[in-house]
Amino acid sequence: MLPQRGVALSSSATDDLRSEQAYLTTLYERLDSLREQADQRLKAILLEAGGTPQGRTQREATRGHYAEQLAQMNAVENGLCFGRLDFAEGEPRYIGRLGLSAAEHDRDPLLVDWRALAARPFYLATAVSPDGVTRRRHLRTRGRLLTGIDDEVLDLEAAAGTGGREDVTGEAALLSALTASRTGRMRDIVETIQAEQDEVIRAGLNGVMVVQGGPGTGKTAVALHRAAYLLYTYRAQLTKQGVLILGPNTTFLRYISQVLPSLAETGVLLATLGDMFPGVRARAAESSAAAAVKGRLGMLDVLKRAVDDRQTVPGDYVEVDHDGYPLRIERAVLEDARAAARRSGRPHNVARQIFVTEAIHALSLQIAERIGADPLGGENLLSAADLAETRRELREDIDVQQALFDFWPVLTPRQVLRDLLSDAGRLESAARDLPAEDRALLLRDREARWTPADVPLLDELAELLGVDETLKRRQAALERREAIEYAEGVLEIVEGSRSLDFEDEGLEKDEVLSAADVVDASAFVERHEVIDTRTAAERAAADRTWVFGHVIVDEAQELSPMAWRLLMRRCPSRSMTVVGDVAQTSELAGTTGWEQVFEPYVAQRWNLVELTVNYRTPAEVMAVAADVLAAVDPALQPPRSVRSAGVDPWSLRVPRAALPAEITAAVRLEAGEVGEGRVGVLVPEALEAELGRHLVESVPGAAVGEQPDLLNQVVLMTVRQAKGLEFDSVVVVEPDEIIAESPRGLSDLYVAVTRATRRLGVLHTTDLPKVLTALAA
Ligand SMILES: Nc1ncnc2c1ncn2[C@@H]1O[C@H](COP(=O)(O)OP(=O)(O)OP(=O)(O)O)[C@@H](O)[C@H]1O
Repeated sequence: MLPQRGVALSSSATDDLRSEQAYLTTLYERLDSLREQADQRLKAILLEAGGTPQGRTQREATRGHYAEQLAQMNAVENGLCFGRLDFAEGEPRYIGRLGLSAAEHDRDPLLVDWRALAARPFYLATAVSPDGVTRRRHLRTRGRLLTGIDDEVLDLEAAAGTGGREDVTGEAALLSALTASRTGRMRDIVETIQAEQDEVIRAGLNGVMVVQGGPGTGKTAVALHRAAYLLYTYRAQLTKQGVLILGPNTTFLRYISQVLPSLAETGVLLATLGDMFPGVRARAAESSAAAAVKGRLGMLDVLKRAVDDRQTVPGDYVEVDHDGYPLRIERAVLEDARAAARRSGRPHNVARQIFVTEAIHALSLQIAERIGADPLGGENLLSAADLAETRRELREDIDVQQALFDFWPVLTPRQVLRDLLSDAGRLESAARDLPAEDRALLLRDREARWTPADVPLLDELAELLGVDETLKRRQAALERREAIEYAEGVLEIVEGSRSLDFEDEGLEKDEVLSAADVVDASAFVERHEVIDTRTAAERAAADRTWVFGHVIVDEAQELSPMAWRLLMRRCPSRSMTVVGDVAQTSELAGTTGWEQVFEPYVAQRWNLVELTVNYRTPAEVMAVAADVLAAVDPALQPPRSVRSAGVDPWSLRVPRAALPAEITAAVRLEAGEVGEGRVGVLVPEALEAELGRHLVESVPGAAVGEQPDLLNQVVLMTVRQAKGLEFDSVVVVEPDEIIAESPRGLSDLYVAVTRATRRLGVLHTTDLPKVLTALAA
């Protein structure tokens, strides 16, 4: 039996706790029973086998459905239900991470999914505009146990008396979430989403929405919750097309990767720019200056020329052996063929067909001239059929094929880019319009590994090169022929072993139908074709031309114009959520204004929303950050901190030789102060290796390196790596050097000091930079 809903407002706290616990228990019982059902169905499906291809596809879809349901139910085990709304009229409403009903099509749910419209007042109702809500209750739980209740009475008079803040909802629950120790993994915020964040999360699917907000305003959190909301609301469309979430680096992706499953979502591809060209994992580092050159739109011409430069002609002619005679392929013939192919405007590998056809045509006329010329000066003696035969022979001649291939080869993006960037001569030609110093920045070793900034170039080249469909079809036909040959082999083996079996059993072979009687090899292949069981996200990851239903970009200020071109190709519908902060841009290729990013793609048709409250960084730390921001750009306003920590940031000047030891001492002190929490040491890139080595030796378990494990209590990293992350305590080392290291060094320092959720310290060996002098006071 369900416990009675709607506890009277006047009932005692203990009664409330008891009655809410009973309700929670019922919810968990319902969850268990649904989980059991899904588990049984899944097991039954896994036991089924065989059937038609359609039947198997259907079965696969059902299996996927139950598996996803189970994953979702498992993900909400903790914090299944976290809130309740009481209304002036009608039944109270419980809000949770998942929707639950007592029976399948029950219209009156036991638990309302936080993403449903009915849950919205939980995030929006205030004493000033209560929307019928009389009370918002936050339920605090540990596992299945209720540990506490926070009530907000939405009554103007009552609110005036409590001294609560009117700009936040669920203040007690919010403050408890914000002051909790960090764990190295981001947590969801479904219990305490604030009104300005809710507007962004629930905005419609269409169009480009840019969410600009200072550090700690919840941009990442909002972006992830928006993904969950969109998948819930536009389920059919988005699970088919997938949602892409692009983040700045893999450490960051690991940091946010747990948030979505706990929001009970699949069908989302989390990727960095370096993952966006299938088959390439571009992770190598390069200078910000080199990445900036690659990120500019000027590279479009460079790449186009690099492809054009591969379409060559000989100095005068080349000679090949054809049919026992020397055949001259003249420069003029190839120039004409090249001009015709280029005129077609098709991508290089596609236009190659035109080049080959034109060249073969000209060569066949040349041969006709030689062997069909009428000695009496009349018309050429070769018929049209003879000419066609000559063309066929030319086409099939390996030497002719090779010569034409040399002048117009089939190319891959990787080949063109690798050749271009590792060959000064090719660069000199293709990048002749770039300044010599930019060309010098591009030139690198042939064996160099791919960098993230290479990826948009590879993608652009894939567009310029295209795929020759006839080659692709030929490849597919070849694969199918191989499969049929294999199937014939299988059927032959079945047939062979059958005769042996029958001989053993004394039966006539013709009396019993064999596999080969009922199915031929091609039908066999069809039946056994592999069914694609991958999710949209998995298929999208493997397909460069995949078009996403929605694209979410985090730390979007860092993307270059070339990277935006890639993303826009993946999202022709321009259904995008872009979150970032132009004051935090550290990449030279990045942007400091959103207009310049979107104007070329959607003109004025993009929406700017600003988040203004900083949930991460306490007021004391933000006061320091405000000075840095003013130096970045006096016109920029820092976000308002929602709380203060009661601890002032500190700074300490130490001798250079003592710096590693002082870092260790500071880390020990800070680790003691934050208890369970995390300590982040942010250092200049030039010192990372040295200081990292020392820290690992002196503080066991400290994480350093290219992809440090954020679950460790102490992590040392560069500011670039710390983008989007946060730590209970942050120690910034050598701020002067951080500023000097990059042309956007002040923005880097702003990022560094705003990573702290509780405490900030600065260690320096020279005078504090002017922007931090307030610290010394
Ligand atoms: N409504 C909320 N309830 C609870 N916690 C919140 C809320 N909004 C934000 N936070 C917390 O504030 C912190 C900062 O959020 P987030 O990392 O999303 O900010 P950001 O704007 O992306 O910051 P940055 O630009 O510095 O990367 C996170 O710990 C997040 O969980």
